[in-house]
Amino acid sequence: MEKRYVIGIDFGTESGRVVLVDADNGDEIADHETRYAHGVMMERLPGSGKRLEPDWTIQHPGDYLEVLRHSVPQVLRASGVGPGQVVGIGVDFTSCTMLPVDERGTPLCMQDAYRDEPHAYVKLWKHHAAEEESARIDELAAARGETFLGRYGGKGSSEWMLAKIWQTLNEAPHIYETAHRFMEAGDWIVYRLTGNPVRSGCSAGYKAFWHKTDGYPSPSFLKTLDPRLERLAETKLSGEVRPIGTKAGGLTEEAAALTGLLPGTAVAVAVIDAHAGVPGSGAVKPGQMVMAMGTSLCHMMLSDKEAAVEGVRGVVEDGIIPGLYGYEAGQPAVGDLFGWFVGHAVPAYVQESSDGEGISVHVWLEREAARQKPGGHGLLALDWWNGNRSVLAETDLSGLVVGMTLQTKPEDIYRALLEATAFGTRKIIEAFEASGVAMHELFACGGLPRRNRLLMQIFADVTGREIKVAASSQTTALGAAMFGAVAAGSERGGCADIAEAAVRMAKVREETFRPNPEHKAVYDELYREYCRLHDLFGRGGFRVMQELKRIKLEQNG
Ligand SMILES: Nc1ncnc2c1ncn2[C@@H]1O[C@H](COP(=O)(O)OP(=O)(O)O)[C@@H](O)[C@H]1O
Ligand SMILES: O=C(CO)[C@@H](O)[C@@H](O)COP(=O)(O)O
Repeated sequence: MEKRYVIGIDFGTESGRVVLVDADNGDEIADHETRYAHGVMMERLPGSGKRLEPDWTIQHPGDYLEVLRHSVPQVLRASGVGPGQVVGIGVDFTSCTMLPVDERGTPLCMQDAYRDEPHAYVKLWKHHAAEEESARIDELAAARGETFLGRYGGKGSSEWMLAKIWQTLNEAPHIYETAHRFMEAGDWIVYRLTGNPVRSGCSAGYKAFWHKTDGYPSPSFLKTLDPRLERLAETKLSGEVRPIGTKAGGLTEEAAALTGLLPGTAVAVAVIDAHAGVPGSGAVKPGQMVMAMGTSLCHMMLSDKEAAVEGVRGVVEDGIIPGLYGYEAGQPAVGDLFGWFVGHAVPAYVQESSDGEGISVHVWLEREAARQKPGGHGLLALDWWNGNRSVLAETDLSGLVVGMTLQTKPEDIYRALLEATAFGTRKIIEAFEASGVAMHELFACGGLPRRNRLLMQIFADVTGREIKVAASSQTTALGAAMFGAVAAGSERGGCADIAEAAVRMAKVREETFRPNPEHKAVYDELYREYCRLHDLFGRGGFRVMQELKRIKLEQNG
């Protein structure tokens, strides 16, 4: 039989990556990346240059279509694989990354009348300007004893669908009215590919308070929140919510022409990027946790039981792997935090030295920091440069480094930042264990495990766990491709289910990161201090970070 292939399309924060995978064994035959031309916009609208308010983060949906237009044909060309050999396509996307569209699915920001309207654009997952709306949703849900809140550690997020939609309604009611639907960008891509406005049970479950038997929050809750929202679920959130691991439809003629694939090719229901990394790493059993380590860090935990875990960002039955409860927790700045330090806080001599050696500043700092012993720099940091997602769930928290002196060097701070992210992860693992959700096996995937060995060793030392690293450098795209194989089905050369796909297609590297007991002992001491700082600044005793933000907003008003 002719060989069969599947395609995974991974829409990350800065770029989209397409990988062409052998459906028999998961070998990655070709990949291609298209960077988003408009990138991540935090200050101005494209075109007019209109200023965005603080905490805004938007994208242009046209950039996503460019990924389909360039990267899909490119992997076919590079591999020599014929379009008829591609049996399935899977899409993963950052989430909640959402946009308003009209009745034909055209984004409002791509229409002349709305090009100058910030609310017509894609609100990226890290758009944090709906904080007030989010706080009010939490307050009302708690006051009414809404059961949905319990599945999200008692707190929603300004990153999520309802807060973002309500912000649109409050600040731009005409955009809200004009929008036929608000869609997750991953669902919108699947809609573009298949013509079906099918929603993913994964993103609806984790980011829109949707539950497989209860659906979205009730009209009565929404009406009390704001009478204008009463019919939100049946109107602007309409579209069947389907479980991941199912087929959303076949490629339309138009999408086939755009991508160079054949009409009718099976397209899977979209999946959140971090979640795609779970089967992509081979994790499909209870007790396995996968850390998707990139710009942010998402912790996905599989379990056969449902428990209330402090600060967990969601527990969804069938949300990651059908048949299991999938928990998500996370840290919203990890690679972004190291990237911030490299981009904004290193002196010229570091840049010159790394340029002189022909290596990146990250690699230079990692090498220098790796020469130190744990605790050797005398520093301790809180990793909240983009707020805290778990366990405190508060976006107004900010970063902190304690212990700096006139002797402190850039590599000391860099190492302290790496360590802070590892302490944040230990807090999350301990929250799971405190709720009886035990973790037996820890995997890592994403860009960082390949880029920074010191970071991975510190994670092993701080958590005291062995870390297995996914063999693929495109684990999320591979995971998406696996969902594409399941959508195709075994009779077409794909897979019967995601567990079979993981066994057949996922691999981990032979080398693992094991904890060094001496390092672990020092990190236990530092972690004790981290917890003290964490609670002091994060649990309400000392609200200096929130006050600083308030004053900043007033002054920049
Ligand atoms: N050597 C490095 N060490 C630590 N962080 C790095 C290094 N190189 C790049 N980064 C950070 O990694 C992040 C990109 O991670 P990656 O997994 O490739 O992307 P994404 O999260 O968008 O999928 C960026 O935030 C960047 O600052
Ligand atoms: O929030 C989630 C997953 O729930 C991610 O999509 C978001 O953190 C973006 O992740 P990356 O940019 O892939 O690090």
